[in-house]
Amino acid sequence: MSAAVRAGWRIGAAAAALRGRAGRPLSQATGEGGGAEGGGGSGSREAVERLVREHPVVVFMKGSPAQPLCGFSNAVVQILRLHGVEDYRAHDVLQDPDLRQGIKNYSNWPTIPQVYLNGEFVGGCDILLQMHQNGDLVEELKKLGIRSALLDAEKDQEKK
Ligand SMILES: N[C@@H](CCC(=O)N[C@@H](CS)C(=O)NCC(=O)O)C(=O)O
Ligand code: FES
Repeated sequence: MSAAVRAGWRIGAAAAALRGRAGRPLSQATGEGGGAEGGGGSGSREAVERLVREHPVVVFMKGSPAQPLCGFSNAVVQILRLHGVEDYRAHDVLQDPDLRQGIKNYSNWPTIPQVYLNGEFVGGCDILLQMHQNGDLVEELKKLGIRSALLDAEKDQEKK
């Protein structure tokens, strides 16, 4: 196990705190969220909840994994790629203004990208980068039954 992964164990509590920061959704109280609420539209709490539960890894971003249209969204795609995570659900908020607002209401987080693991909001690109650096991402992926490709890369290094 690498130092980074070991460190991840120690800093596990930090990631939990970061996740805690996401809190619960703003709830139905955000009724007037720029037309993104109510009526079962794509930005409604119910619609967003369905989306985040649709796949173990769900990303709300600008553009697509094949063609990110913002550096922050691109960073998330690249970090996931480093870990060999290519199988995830991505939603392009530039295609859907209601979803763009609705996801912010849902997570109580003001920016895109947003990453959800097992239906739980994890963070944006800064948090994902931090979790990548401190080993927490490897651990969180493990909980989803996903083995990070970085662990195998590490093993190859050890053999050399
Ligand atoms: N520090 C943020 C960077 C993301 C960010 O600042 N996103 C901005 C510019 S792409 C945003 O979503 N603004 C609101 C919007 O475009 O709806 C993170 O960690 O994810
Ligand atoms: S679209 Fe301008 S910073 Fe993301």
